[in-house]
Amino acid sequence: MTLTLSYSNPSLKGTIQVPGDKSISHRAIMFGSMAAGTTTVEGFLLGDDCLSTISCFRKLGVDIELTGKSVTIKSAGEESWQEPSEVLDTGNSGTTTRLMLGLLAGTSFHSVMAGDESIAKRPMKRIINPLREMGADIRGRQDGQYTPLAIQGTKLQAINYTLPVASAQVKSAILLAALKAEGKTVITEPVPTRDHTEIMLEHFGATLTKRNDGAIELEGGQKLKAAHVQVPGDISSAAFMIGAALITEQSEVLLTNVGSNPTRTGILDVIKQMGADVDWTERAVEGEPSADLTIRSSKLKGIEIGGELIPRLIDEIPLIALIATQAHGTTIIKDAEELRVKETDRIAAVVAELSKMGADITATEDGMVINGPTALNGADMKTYGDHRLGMMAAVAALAAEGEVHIDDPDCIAVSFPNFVEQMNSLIN
Ligand SMILES: O=C(O)C1=C[C@@H](OP(=O)(O)O)[C@@H](O)[C@H](O)C1
Ligand SMILES: C=C(OP(=O)(O)O)C(=O)O
Repeated sequence: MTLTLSYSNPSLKGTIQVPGDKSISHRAIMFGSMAAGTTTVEGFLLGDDCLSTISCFRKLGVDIELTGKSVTIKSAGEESWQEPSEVLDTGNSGTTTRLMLGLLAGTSFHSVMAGDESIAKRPMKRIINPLREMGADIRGRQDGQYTPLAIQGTKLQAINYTLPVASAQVKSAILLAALKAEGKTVITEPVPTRDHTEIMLEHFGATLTKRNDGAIELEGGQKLKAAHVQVPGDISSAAFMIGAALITEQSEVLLTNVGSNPTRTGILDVIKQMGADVDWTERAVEGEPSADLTIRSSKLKGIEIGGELIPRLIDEIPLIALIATQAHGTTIIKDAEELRVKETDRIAAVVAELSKMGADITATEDGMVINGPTALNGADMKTYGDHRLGMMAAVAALAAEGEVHIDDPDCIAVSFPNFVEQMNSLIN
């Protein structure tokens, strides 16, 4: 069903608690399923991707109860997982598919994983290559590049591995496999990526070492202990509210309890550099840090974004491209070729869709170049089934003259159920 949005000089005011962090919510289910005992999770993201993770672990026989945003996971430990009689359906979720490969590779049973059309196009060799080096037996189309994937669990050995791409999903899959492998695994990243897996490993009682050269060492054979996980709001979801406040007139929005792990806060560095009016107050919490953020309408300027910053804001680039259309000067986004293998080719899709609205935006091999400010007009926007494209189009509608039609708004529920309702609730 198409969603039509049309606004006339909207102004956003109020307070929002954005939904729980997607990366941390996935990991809480995985770790709680691995650990013996009862794990409790608060602030869980009820997005479609995280619900896919729950459904996969239920098929492995784990007892998972969901009450509102609270989850209780009762597990007798990984050894109690059962061979699933059905295909494990990972839906639209790259994180579920890739991290579960690391977990399933070291079991004693056979399993099959498959997701939706988008997952079927996303590269899996980056995970399967290191897992095969550890001894994993995984088959799939094109030698394991694409789902469906069949995994025959087996004993694994530790590896010493340098990641060819900056990817927290690859790092995490290896770390999860390494927990069960024989020996000490050493992982080196080309550029630091989100470290939620490392934080949660320690939270569930495992020991790992971060060496001075940045490499991570993990000794195999460690058992996890059940724990309580408090999930902060997702900064990747908050980004769309941040963008909405920035590009509208006379707006002031308070976003409470937003995850502020420094491996994820690249969006804040970017908007500050663009000239955004933003206040940030850290809250005292254990485990993953969080903060309250006040964001006001701002006159923005174009900047250059690349290098080590990219993994710290990779999922925020569609939104950054949109705000750059309203900034004075040129914004250059580079070193972001990973965008081509997300839920859709996010370089091609962002450029095609914002161009329809009148933006001055050009694709490059590894990013895009945007000249601003440009007036945006209404248009028929395609999401390509990609939640971040859907939210980008909805925020763009705030700045557009005329009606914006979004072809598949339901995909937004992958990471931010009720996003449009929440955004509209801020409009006076
Ligand atoms: O580990 C994670 O939870 C994620 C890592 C990132 O992917 P890559 O590891 O492919 O960069 C990110 O884009 C994705 O939304 C979530
Ligand atoms: C890329 C994303 O997620 P995943 O890789 O888990 O599908 C995303 O949420 O933008």
